[in-house]
Amino acid sequence: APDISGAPAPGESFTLQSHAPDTQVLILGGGVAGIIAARKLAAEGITNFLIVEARDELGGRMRSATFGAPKRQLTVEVGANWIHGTQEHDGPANPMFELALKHNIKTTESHLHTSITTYDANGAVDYLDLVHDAMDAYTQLTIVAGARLSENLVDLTARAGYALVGQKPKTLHEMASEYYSFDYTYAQTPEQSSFLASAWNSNFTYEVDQGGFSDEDLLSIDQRGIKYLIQAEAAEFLKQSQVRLQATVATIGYSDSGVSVTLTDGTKLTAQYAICTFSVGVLQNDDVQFSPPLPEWKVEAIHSLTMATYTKIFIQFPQKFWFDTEVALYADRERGRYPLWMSLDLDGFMPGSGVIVATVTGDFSKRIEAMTDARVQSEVMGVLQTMFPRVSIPEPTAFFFQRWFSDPLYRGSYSTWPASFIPQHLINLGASLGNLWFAGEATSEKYFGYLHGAYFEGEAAASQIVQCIKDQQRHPQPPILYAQNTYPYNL
Ligand SMILES: Cc1cc2nc3c(=O)[nH]c(=O)nc-3n(C[C@H](O)[C@H](O)[C@H](O)COP(=O)(O)OP(=O)(O)OC[C@H]3O[C@@H](n4cnc5c(N)ncnc54)[C@H](O)[C@@H]3O)c2cc1C
Repeated sequence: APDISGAPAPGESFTLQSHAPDTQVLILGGGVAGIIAARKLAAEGITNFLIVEARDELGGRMRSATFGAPKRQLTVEVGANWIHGTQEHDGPANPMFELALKHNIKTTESHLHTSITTYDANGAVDYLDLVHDAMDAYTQLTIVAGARLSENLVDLTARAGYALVGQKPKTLHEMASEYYSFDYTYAQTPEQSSFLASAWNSNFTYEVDQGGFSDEDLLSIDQRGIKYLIQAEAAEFLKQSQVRLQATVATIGYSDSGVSVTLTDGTKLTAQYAICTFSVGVLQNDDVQFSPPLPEWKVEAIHSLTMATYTKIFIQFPQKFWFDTEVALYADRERGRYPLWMSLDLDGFMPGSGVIVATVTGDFSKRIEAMTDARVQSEVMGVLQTMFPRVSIPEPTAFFFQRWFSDPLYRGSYSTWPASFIPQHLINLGASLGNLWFAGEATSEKYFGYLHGAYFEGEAAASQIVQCIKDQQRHPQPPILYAQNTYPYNL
């Protein structure tokens, strides 16, 4: 039996003892990465694993809620809702698309970039030409970024990238249009985001000639919730004894011979290997204590990435009084103030639901999470009244938004790269510490932020552990102890 420690007290160094571990592999977190890691282990005949999940169900950031007034309730997605990129002909398929087909998830084609109405402080006003210009500018951004990548030029902020392609939004309409083509995806401003990574992230998902799946977006309208897709997949191979729900990890001890975990109720679990799939936001906030403390290269990597927040505000009215397109863009005087409105009360979506969804992102999300629901509702109603000056807007019959940033199990919605996050950081973010692996959407180079990123990373971490178990030796890529610039600054 391998040497495995008992769980160390916080801050204490990890001591090894000689007794058999409780489990061969502990999978920390039951989101997409954790479930797909478990599926890979099971497929390779390794069944002595345990998924440890704090919530009372599997799915993680695939999360639905029952929303609406009594008798008008429906299932809405407070987390992931779209499958971004599906499959073109017999090209590579997005694995989440394949799971959606396999488990008969009800989806509808989403035309976010073509079905738009535009508004500003004077109500409806047509600046669709600027919206299209902003989309073209984003395409230019990705082309120039691709050229920079092949020439090995340094990363910049996406703001600098926009300047290089001659795009400098100045008017409120131009800024709202830019928000739509950039912040709405990355949940951060161009100033806060990497030029290069923002470009390749989108290309690897959508651009078929870059190995992407397709430019199609599917929106789940399944009343079992989009999470059904991953829960049904789990039900095919997972035994009850392989999952522990409502179990919150407090400490993780690691060494070259094993991993030990304590739960908040004091339970100790030991394993030969473990995969930590907690969000990078959780790791940044010290919601879990590591023993020994994380080495500097790991701390640097974790804190160099951004956990961005994307917030959907659900509002239900007695009946629809708004636009007939899929989304509306609102140009406030303050960039990012309730800019995006999505209608669910639409043919092929959830007709008759009376539901409209406002989206805010980044720092604005953090701002509203610190406010009361009543205060946010009052601001949202104010914006709606500005958009529809001639409508006597009734009181909402339901109002809800999920506070992802304040939630100690997530601390945000998904990761995005700032310009100072360099490739060495990514290697270090995913690098294992002794027998403890790290996986999740954030460790994905090509698909960070996406469901399919979490899928591929969970599968890859489990594959590496399978190799270790079968070969009785370690294979993972070692960390880079000191991340360096390509060329030193010449100060
Ligand atoms: C609002 C929002 C909208 C999104 N929209 C989309 C979209 O439309 N399309 C798309 O592709 N992606 C979208 N995403 C991103 C997508 O949801 C994620 O990339 C993906 O679900 C991440 O999976 P994961 O397994 O890496 O992490 P998670 O799903 O976060 O899994 C980690 C698990 O660990 C658990 N956990 C955390 N801390 C502890 C602890 N201490 N002890 C025990 N368990 C713990 C959590 O409860 C969670 O279940 C969205 C995310 C959000 C929040």
